Amino acid sequence: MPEKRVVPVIGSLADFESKLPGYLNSNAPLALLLDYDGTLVALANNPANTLLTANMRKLLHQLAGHPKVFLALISGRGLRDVQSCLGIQGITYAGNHGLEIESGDGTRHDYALPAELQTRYTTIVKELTEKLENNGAWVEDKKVSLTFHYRHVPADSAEHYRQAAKAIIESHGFRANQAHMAVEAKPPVNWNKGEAALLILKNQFGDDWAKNIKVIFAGDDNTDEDAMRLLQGSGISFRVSTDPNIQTYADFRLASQGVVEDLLTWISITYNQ
Ligand SMILES: O=P(O)(O)OC[C@H]1O[C@H](O[C@H]2O[C@H](CO)[C@@H](O)[C@H](O)[C@H]2O)[C@H](O)[C@@H](O)[C@@H]1O
Repeated sequence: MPEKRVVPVIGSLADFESKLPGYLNSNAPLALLLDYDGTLVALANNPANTLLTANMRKLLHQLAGHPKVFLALISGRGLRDVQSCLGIQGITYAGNHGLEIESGDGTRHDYALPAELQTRYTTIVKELTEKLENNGAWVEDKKVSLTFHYRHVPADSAEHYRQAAKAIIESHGFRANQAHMAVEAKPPVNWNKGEAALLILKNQFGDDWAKNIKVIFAGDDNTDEDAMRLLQGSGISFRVSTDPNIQTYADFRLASQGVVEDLLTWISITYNQ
């Protein structure tokens, strides 16, 4: 079983080639799997306010159109939400932590939640809304998973809201995942961003994908660790974090969200030379 540990940090464009010499070359197909919030965009005060910089947008469009690069976004947001945030056609998107996947040709894979879990989910939304949606806290209902946001409650109440939300979610048997100023409720099923990543790779490149392609994954959050864990040994993962002591399943830490732009630049330079 792989274990989380502190990993080497990458802080600049030059670091990629010096720490991963020869990992990428323009002949080998690349699957580039990316998280959205905190990875492609800096965290914002509200999910509606994230901003993809012009250069990031340009790089992503370039890479999405490259014949040797396969691009997929794997997000905790709802599928339609993350598709509209990025707005690139013809690539694969996974929303709700991989519970809903749509490939570039429109093929869908939806994890079928048993009716009983769907009922419990509805109860959690209702209870969180009635008891805790106040003082700036709010529930983002994504239909199969939710995010309880407490970023805007007074600082001295944040811990209370966090604990209370976690207790409600767990009392209904759902998983409460700590996110950035938020608690995410995920159904207790064996499906996550890691399983979604493996399915996407298998569908695109076949069972032997690990022998035939290079894989890069980048993410900044706890739910991204599921992909980092399952991709260990078959690809290279990057955990975005300013915390030098963070323990991760990734191969490298990216020193800040800004370094993701360097990652995409490194890939773009390699595949366009
Ligand atoms: O998997 P991701 O693409 O990283 O999505 C994770 C969650 O991101 C969003 O919430 C977070 O970002 C917001 C905008 O920056 C921020 O305001 C919030 O505090 C963060 O927790 C999104 O709203 C969630 O639904 C996603 O699960």
